[in-house]
Amino acid sequence: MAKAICRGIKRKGLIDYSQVYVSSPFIKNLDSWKALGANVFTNNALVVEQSDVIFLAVKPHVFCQAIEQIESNSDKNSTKNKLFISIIAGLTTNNVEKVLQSFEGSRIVRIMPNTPMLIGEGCSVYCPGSKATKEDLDLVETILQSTGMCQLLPEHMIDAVMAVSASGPAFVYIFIEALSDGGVRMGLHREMATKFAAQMVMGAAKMVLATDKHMGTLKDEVCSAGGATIAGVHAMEKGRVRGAIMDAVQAAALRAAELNERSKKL
Ligand SMILES: NC(=O)C1=CN([C@@H]2O[C@H](COP(=O)(O)OP(=O)(O)OC[C@H]3O[C@@H](n4cnc5c(N)ncnc54)[C@H](O)[C@@H]3O)[C@@H](O)[C@H]2O)C=CC1
Ligand SMILES: O=C(O)[C@@H]1CCC=N1
Repeated sequence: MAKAICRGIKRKGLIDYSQVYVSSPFIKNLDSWKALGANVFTNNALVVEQSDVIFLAVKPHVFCQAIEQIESNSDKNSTKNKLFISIIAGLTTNNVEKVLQSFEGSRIVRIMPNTPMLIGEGCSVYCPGSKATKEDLDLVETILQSTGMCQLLPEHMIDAVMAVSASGPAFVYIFIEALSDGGVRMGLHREMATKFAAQMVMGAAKMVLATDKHMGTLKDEVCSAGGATIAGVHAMEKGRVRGAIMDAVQAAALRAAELNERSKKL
């Protein structure tokens, strides 16, 4: 996800990779960053020392451990007055602030990005921590806008948005794969079936965004009386596809809240 954000920003020319500092204890994960021209380290403290804005882009269960490593490897002055942008699913700004309390003057902004940022088609939201300034929010908005659409939201909505826009790509890939499978089942070659399925999903999504029409109306416009599409819609409804998708969104959002609860106990 960190790379998708960075590449998205780079595409718009807001940064050069020489200004980017990345760390991971796993050297192999740094190879691709190095190839891009970023400065790479295995010690998180070195990145914090040399940066004004730090993206927290680790999995929720390693977050505390990563911060402890910074605390024990840096002096107080080098971690002062930094802006931390957390992309960690589930973790509230309050929880992140508690973990970062030894970093004097630190400000937090929580964002929820998604992987299509990589190609400039991102959909992200952000909310401020208790000490974030207007300048911090402006900076975050500039960064996120360079990678697609973005919106400031109250924090209590972030988990639900995450389930739709950040987990959502996985749900949609499954849908595209299933469409492609259906095409192959009916005799299309895989490559062609996938290309048509993906282009169609993009077009349908643009119709939803570009017209003021309700999805039900757009669907009705495709379904001829007694025709082919309504036969397919009937099969989908028998498969309880709507309920399954709603269940998926609910499960993802509830899991995010669970990750926050678990991180409090770490
Ligand atoms: N993948 C996605 O679509 C999205 C992910 N997120 C959030 O982004 C965060 C990262 O997820 P991904 O990028 O998918 O995972 P990832 O596994 O691709 O990246 C995590 C990175 O953390 C590094 N890492 C592991 N331990 C570390 C440590 N102690 N210190 C520094 N770096 C360490 C790993 O080398 C790896 O490169 C998660 O918190 C996730 O909730 C948020 C929105 C969307
Ligand atoms: O699966 C996850 O936990 C992260 C959050 C949203 C997308 N990936």
